[in-house]
This record gives sequence, C-alpha cells and structure tokens, in this order.
Amino acid sequence: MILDEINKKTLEDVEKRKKDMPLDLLGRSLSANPFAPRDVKPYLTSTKEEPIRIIAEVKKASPSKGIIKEDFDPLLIAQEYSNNGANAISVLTEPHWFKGDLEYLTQIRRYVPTPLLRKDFILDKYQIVEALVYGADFILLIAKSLSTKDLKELYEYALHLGLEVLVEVHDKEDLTKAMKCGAHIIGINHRNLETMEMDMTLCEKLIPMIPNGKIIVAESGVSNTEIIKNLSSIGADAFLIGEHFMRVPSIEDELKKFKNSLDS
Ligand SMILES: O=C(O)c1ccccc1NCC(=O)[C@H](O)[C@H](O)COP(=O)(O)O
Repeated sequence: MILDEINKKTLEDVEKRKKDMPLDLLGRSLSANPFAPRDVKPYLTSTKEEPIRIIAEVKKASPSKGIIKEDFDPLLIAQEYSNNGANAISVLTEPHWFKGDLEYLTQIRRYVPTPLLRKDFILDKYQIVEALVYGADFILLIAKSLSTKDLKELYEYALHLGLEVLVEVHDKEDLTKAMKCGAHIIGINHRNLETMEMDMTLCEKLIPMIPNGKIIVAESGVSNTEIIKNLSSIGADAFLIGEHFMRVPSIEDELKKFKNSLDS
C-alpha cells in the first residue's frame, strides 16, 4: 500500500539525514533562525468578511497522477498564490513521489509573506525541527500513519516549538485520534491515502462529529466553486487545493473565483 511505502522510505531518509546532521546540531541552527513561526489560526478561520480560506499547494507530482506540472517553479507559483489571495501555502517537501524539496520552503519563506505548511509524511520529531529551521509555520500530521500516542507526542512537540498542526483524518477512527490529541485544525482528506479512492461526501459524514470551535480544512479533489459552496455551507473553513491550481491556465483567475465562491 502506497502510504506504508511512503512512510517506510520517509523514515529511511530521516535516519540518513540524522547521520549527516544530528538533531542537536540541527537544533543549534535555530538560535540563528530568521523564521519565527506565525500563528496560522486567524488565516484559516472562516469569518463573515472572508468566509472562504484557501491553502494553495505547490505540487509538482503525486503518487496518483505522476508528474502534474512540467514547468514547475515553486517560488513563482507561491508568489502567484500570495498575490492573489491565498491564505496559506502548502509546500510539498517529500522528494520521491511528490518531487518536493525542503529547500522550497526556505526559498518561498524568504520572498513570500503568506504562511507556509510543510506538507510531508511527518513521523519523527527530527522532521518537525526541520520544518521550523526551513521556514514552515505549520505542519501536517496524518492520523492514519500514527498511533494515538505518537500523534499526541508529535502534536505537542510541534506546538512546543511554536508550530501549529493540521491533523489530517479520513475516517471516524482517525477523527477519534485527532480529538484525543486535542487537535484544533482538522483536515478532512477526501482521498484515501491507502487506495487513492476519492470520497467527496466525506465532509458531510465527518463534520457533524467535530465539536464547534475547530478549524475545518477540506482537502483534495476540490476543483470548482460548487464544491466549495457546498462544503462551506456544511462548515468547512478552508480548502486545501493542489492539482487543480497546477493545471489551470491562470492561477490568478481561478484563485479569485474560488475566494469569491459565495458571491454568486
Ligand atoms: O495526491 C496524491 O495522489 C496523494 C497520494 C498519497 C498520499 C498523499 C497524496 N496527496 C497529498 C494531499 O493531501 C494532496 O496533495 C492535497 O490534499 C491536495 O490535493 P489535490 O487538490 O487533489 O491535489
């Protein structure tokens, strides 16, 4: 199964990086870290004035689609997102299946003011310190990949370092784990990361089980204003969108249209 394969390879890579740069050394670079993480909650919370929040993803490739964007310039894409109203930017840093790079985070953080998500398969505290050093404001933790205990431990470690966490769920069991760890930002991923199947009705099933006051992010397969309108009406605050933006002729037009989904 793809998620197991990705997690296995991710852990092997982390072990190699730990040998090249042990955690205490990596941690030491934090004292000179110019990238203090910002509180992303206000950026992701739907309000009357700005009901639709968009996390726009910098995504070159994926396990389900292969290469998505040939002429891929992460900084240019991020600048376009930022200039056209994205509330946060998701930067895929996984190198094998998504062709991402941790360096993209730093490149973007230097020139783009919008808050950044390190989108990766985070299984080890080392990757959380990396996220901070390379310029992320928040990280992704996938409930399916972690035991309740590990999820809670990584979640608390990230908060302790000043990073917010998007806890991703795909079913009731994941949601129970997210609740037990006290997650405040919950991503409902329409994509089953084990089978790649999409279930665009998932938010309808899971949102009613989430207590009030949480920030809800609808993830994957969002490609038109009808989907956004519908999910917003049932309680989604924010939308994580990757492939669609990578394929459209004008990110500017599409992003503006999505932000104004409720106007028509
Ligand atoms: O995108 C995939 O094929 C994928 C496969 C296995 C694990 C994760 C995967 N994607 C990560 C994501 O969550 C998406 O990149 C993100 O939600 C945006 O989705 P989309 O708008 O459908 O590109």
